[in-house]
Amino acid sequence: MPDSYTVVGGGAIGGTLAFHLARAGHRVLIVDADEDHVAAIRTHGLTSRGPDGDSRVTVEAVIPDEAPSGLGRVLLAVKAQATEGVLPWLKAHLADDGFVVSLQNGLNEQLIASAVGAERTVGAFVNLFADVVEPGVIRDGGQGALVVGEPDGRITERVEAVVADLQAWGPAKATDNVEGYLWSKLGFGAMLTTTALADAPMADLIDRHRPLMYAITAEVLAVAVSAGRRLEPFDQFDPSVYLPGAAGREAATDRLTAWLRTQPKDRSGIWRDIAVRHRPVEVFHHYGPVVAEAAEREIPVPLLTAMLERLRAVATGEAAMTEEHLRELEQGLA
Ligand SMILES: NC(=O)C1=CN([C@@H]2O[C@H](COP(=O)(O)OP(=O)(O)OC[C@H]3O[C@@H](n4cnc5c(N)ncnc54)[C@H](OP(=O)(O)O)[C@@H]3O)[C@@H](O)[C@H]2O)C=CC1
Ligand SMILES: CC(C)(CO)C(=O)C(=O)O
Repeated sequence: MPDSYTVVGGGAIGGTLAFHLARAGHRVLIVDADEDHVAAIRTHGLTSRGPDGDSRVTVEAVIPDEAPSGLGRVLLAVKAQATEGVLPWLKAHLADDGFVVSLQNGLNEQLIASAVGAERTVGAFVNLFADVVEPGVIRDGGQGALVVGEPDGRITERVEAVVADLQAWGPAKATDNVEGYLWSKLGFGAMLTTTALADAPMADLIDRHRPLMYAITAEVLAVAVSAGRRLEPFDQFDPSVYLPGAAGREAATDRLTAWLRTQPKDRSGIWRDIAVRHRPVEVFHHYGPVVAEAAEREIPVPLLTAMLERLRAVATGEAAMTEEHLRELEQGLA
């Protein structure tokens, strides 16, 4: 009998995974705060829009107030700024032997564990390029890295079971180092976040501002390795070459931007939240813990801090979205 899943946050990532799990025969319940999205899924099914057209599956969908309790396997895919708000709901609805898999950017696992317990918290790293394009419709992000692991590194039966089920989507795998993936994504994500200061494709901006991208990524990764974390490569991002003083960045960045150009979306989710969806961006929740750890360890992160300040101004409309930000940040390079 296929396992049942509850997907909390059935947007780009949650919706993509819900679609594939449901299509493979799993019973899937989507719990989403967006009433229009829930209504569209109930009426028309959940639609995945790919290069070959639309495919639909029937999936149950409810808003949080309508959800049953006693939930077993929960895939959590809300934006990082919504994690804290969803925790009381999760605590009230999760079964004693249930667990939550965080399919989010940033470092959410500790926060989740503080509410539901470490024994009911599983980590994951996801690097797909999906989008909600209209209520009930997810633009398929194609293949990318998707890795699941216990925060303490054990490869448990539940991790193996979730990975096996997520292979209905694509090449999901288990890891003993989910933290290493999440910190690598914070390094790569620092480049992507910087590109959200301007309205141009991520790959073009990375190519045009390589020294800035290298410097910001190196700041983040310096914090990661200072605590002895083992960084993991994924897709075409090799964190080892972006560490301070490392060699090989140019060739690695050629590969990275070439790969980015193959992706279905050319701008980041952060750019989209600001420019298209006009809603808060989650990056301050991603990099708050990085900046705090940098301060604790006395590791300078001036470019990361300056970039985030500019992004806050762009996100609130106090500053324009323009490539000028990247040029001005470059003036701060040694
Ligand atoms: N999109 C992508 O390609 C990638 C995303 N990620 C990460 O995946 C995570 C999810 O992002 P993404 O799928 O893009 O986000 P989306 O905004 O597309 O989907 C999140 C959904 O969660 C809903 N939501 C918010 N609060 C709650 C709540 N309390 N209970 C239930 N549902 C809620 C949102 O509704 P509402 O809009 O009303 O708030 C929204 O429909 C993020 O951490 C992101 O960084 C990682 C890699 C790639
Ligand atoms: C760019 C992308 C899809 C990479 O995973 C991402 O994380 C985002 O949209 O915020």
